[in-house]
Amino acid sequence: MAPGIAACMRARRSYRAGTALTAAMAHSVRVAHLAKERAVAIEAVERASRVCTAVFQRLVTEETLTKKDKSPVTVADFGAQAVVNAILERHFPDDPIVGEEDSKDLRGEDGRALRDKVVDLVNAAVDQTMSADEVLGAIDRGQYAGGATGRHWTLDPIDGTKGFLRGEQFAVCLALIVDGKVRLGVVGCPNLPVDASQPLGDRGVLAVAVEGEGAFQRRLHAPSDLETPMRVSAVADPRDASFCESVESGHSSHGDSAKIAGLLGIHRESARMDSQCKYVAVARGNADIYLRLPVDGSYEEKIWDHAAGNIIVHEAGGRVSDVSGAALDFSAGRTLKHNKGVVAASGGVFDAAIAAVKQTLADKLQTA
Ligand SMILES: Nc1ncnc2c1ncn2[C@@H]1O[C@H](COP(=O)(O)OS(=O)(=O)O)[C@@H](OP(=O)(O)O)[C@H]1O
Ligand SMILES: [Mg+2]
Ligand SMILES: [Mg+2]
Ligand SMILES: [Mg+2]
Repeated sequence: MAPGIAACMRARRSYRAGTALTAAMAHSVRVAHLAKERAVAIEAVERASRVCTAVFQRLVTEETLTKKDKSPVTVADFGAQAVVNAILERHFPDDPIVGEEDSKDLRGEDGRALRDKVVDLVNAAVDQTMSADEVLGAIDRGQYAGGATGRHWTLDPIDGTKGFLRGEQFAVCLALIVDGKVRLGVVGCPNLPVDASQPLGDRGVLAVAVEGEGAFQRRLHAPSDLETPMRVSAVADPRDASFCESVESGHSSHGDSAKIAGLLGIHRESARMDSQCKYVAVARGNADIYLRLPVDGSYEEKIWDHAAGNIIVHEAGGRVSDVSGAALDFSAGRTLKHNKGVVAASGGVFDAAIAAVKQTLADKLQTA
C-alpha cells in the first residue's frame, strides 16, 4: 500500500476515535468497512484533480480558454480518467470500472497529437512510467457495462465540462457500487469555496461518504485528520429554502424549476452551478434542494453523473430520488434507465419538493 494511503487511513482512525469515545467499539468495527477503498479513492480523486488544474493553468497561460478550444479539456478528461483507473487497477486489479470516456479518439495516426499530450500528462501525475499503450488500456478499463451483482467503480473524470472551461465549478467524481447500491462516494471540487460564506476565499473541497458512516468534507489535498462532518440544512419551511440547478437549460428545465419554486413559495433566485458540486452544496447545507428536471424525455442519466453525489447527500442526512419520488437505481447498467430526472433535498423539505415536482410535471410523468 502506498505510504500516503496508509497515513490517510491512520489519520482517519485517529480523527474518528476522537469524535465519540463512547462509540469506540462501534467505530473500530466500522472504520474497517471499505477503509482501503476510501483511502485509495481519495488519493485517485486528488491526483486527477491536480491533472485538471494543471491543464486549466496551461489553458490560461496559453490564452486558449477564450478561444473555446475544446481539445485541452479533452486532454484533461482522458488524463484524469487514465490516472484514476491506473490507481484503481494497482490496488484493486479485479474491480471493473464504468467510466465516461474511452480511448477511441486517441488511437491511430489521427489521435497521435492528443495521445502524446495525454501520455505526458499522465506520466507527470503517477508514480510509475506508463507507455502509450498502458495509458490507453487504463482509459479503456472504464468500459464495463455495470449491473446488479458484484462490485464495480464508476468514474466521471471531469463532471461539468463547461464549468471547467469557464474556470467555474467542475468535479472529479468516483463511487463504488456493490450489488447495485452505492457504498462509497468521493467528489473532488477544485473550485468550490472552502467556506461558502466566503465565495472569494480559499477554494478546493473534497467530499466523501461511506455507507452508514456519514459524510465528511476537507480541503482538497489536505490530510484526512482535518475532515469535518457534513449535514444538510435544518430548514423546515419550503418558503425559506434555496435551490440549485444546472447552468444549461438543456440539462435541466429552468422553466419547470421556476414553476416548482413558485408552488413552494421560494423567493430566492436559484443557484446555477455545473457538476456534482450541486450535491455537495445540498450535503453541506449551502442549498436545500437540487432539481434536475428532464428536458428531453428520452435522455437516460448516466450513473457516473450521480453515484458519488447520491451517497454524499444521503449520508449527510438528505434524501435523493427521481422526479417521481423513486430511489435512483444504480443496478441497471451504465445509465439510470429506470429513472427520470433527480431531486435531492434536505429531509425537512424533501416531501414538499417532490409534491411540487409531481404537480408541475404531471403531464410529462403520465406520458413517460
Ligand atoms: N440532455 C441531458 N440531460 C441531462 N444531462 C445531460 C444531458 N446531456 C448531457 N448531460 C450530462 O450533464 C452533465 C453535466 O451536468 P450539469 O448539471 O453539470 O450541467 S451544467 O453544466 O450545469 O449545465 C454532463 O456531464 P459531463 O459530460 O461529465 O460534464 C453530461 O453527462
Ligand atoms: Mg458528468
Ligand atoms: Mg465528464
Ligand atoms: Mg462529458
